[in-house]
Amino acid sequence: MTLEQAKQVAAYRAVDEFVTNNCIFGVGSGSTVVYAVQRLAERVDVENLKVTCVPTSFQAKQLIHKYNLTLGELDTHPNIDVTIDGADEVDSKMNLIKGGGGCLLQEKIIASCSKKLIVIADYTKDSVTLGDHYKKGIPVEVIPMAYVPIKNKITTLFGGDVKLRNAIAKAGPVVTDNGNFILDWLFPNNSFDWEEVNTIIKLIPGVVETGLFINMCHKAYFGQPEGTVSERCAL
Ligand SMILES: O=C(CO)[C@H](O)[C@H](O)COP(=O)(O)O
Repeated sequence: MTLEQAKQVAAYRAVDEFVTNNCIFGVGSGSTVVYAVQRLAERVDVENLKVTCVPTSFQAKQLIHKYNLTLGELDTHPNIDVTIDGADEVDSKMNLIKGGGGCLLQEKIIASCSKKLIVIADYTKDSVTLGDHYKKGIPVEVIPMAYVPIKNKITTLFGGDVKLRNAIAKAGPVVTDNGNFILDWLFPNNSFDWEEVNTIIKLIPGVVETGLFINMCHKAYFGQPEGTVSERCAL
């Protein structure tokens, strides 16, 4: 089974277990979420479900349009029943690193408005401690004019290295859906209290959001190499 198939089985399982008729559904971002939207579209079609989809990014909005799903927004649907989203890493306490795809701000806003945040991922995202597998660091979305002082403050406070994320098909930095930059903090060890770290980084002026999702995730599904799906629930 390929990694893509592992993502798909996790996504299908989550959509089958959590999407119900008349629900308000938060659509996450990334490559695994594509499978969740495909499954949702199948179910809407076959079961004639009524589901309103609130996107977490421009990518998610495009997926909603592509599959002819009903688009909602926080102005009209501020209370979301369930959001299904990917993650870059999930630890044993259900702390998440998100933002590998640069959509962490809207993802966290939508998750904070959701009764349940469900994560879908392949087996490589399943870790005991953050940083065990994901080596690209913790994304931090920042106001562009402040990226250098924020970079310096994070390394002074916690050590490690901070890199401005560069775009691939464009010269210069990644610019988020919100017009901001992304810093990736390569933390020096994995013995941090992540809740405390999240609070301290968020208080630096110019920081918009971090990719640390603490006490937000209700359940995670991991597609396994042999085609099964393992689950982890929040305590
Ligand atoms: O947080 C995210 C984007 O900001 C994604 O959910 C995360 O990067 C996982 O992506 P993928 O499903 O492609 O592995």
